Amino acid sequence: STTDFLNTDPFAAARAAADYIAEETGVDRHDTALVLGSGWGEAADLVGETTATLSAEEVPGFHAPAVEGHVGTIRSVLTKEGKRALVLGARTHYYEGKGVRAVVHGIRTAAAAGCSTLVLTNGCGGLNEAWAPGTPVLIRDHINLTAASPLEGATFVDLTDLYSPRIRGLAREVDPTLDEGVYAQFPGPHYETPAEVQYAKRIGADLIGMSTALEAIAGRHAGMEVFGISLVTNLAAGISPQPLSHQEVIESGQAAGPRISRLLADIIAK
Ligand SMILES: Nc1nc2[nH]c(I)nc2c(=O)[nH]1
Repeated sequence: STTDFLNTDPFAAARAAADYIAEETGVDRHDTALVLGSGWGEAADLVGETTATLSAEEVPGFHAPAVEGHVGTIRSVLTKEGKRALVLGARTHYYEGKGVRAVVHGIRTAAAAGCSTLVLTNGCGGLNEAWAPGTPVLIRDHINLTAASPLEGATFVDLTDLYSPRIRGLAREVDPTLDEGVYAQFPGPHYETPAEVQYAKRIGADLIGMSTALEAIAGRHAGMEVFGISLVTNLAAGISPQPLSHQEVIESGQAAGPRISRLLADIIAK
């Protein structure tokens, strides 16, 4: 099974997946890995021309996506500048209970495929009322509240400047109005109680979600330069006095689509 395959040696599994991707896409080296979270689905088309699309479950070690409606694909995209982006549209979330190796298999695969840059995007809850749903926020740092690590054994990895100050600077050149924030990853799949949101606020979080931190750690361990950007799709529980309508959340995310996809494409083109 996929889990057994990963349980042999996750790095050998990543090598096998990267070899499969090179074979099937005809691209033997990719430069930039792009992980698309909720709300970021259209970004790939603006990043460049898709030259190959694989379904996730055909690639060794990948699972079909658990989130209904999310088509699990892995795409090779050629940018105008001739960069090769590997677009991972098949995230395995920690809350699926498939283990941390499954959560970061795509990250390790991208590194094995040659990527030197990892771009992580996500949809999240906002703790700052100034950030209306649909606001993109650069990730400055993270707080890993999963009590887990994607790394095993004596792999002591430094996480200083984990979210590349260089790429954050490029992002601000593209859009100087971009704010930055600290992203806290909760295990999920339930959302936070208002009390947990206040706890997250007190410990310094500005954004809360259920992804990204574990992937960023694996990206640093694999030697990639990591960049993260969140799309605030809702105000976290208890932050706004009146409960948000799910419809508003969906609409704001969709309305933000074109702008944030353009932003991401311009950052990757740098
Ligand atoms: N933990 C957590 N994850 C999220 N994902 C999205 I979209 N919104 C939220 C949120 O409010 N909390």
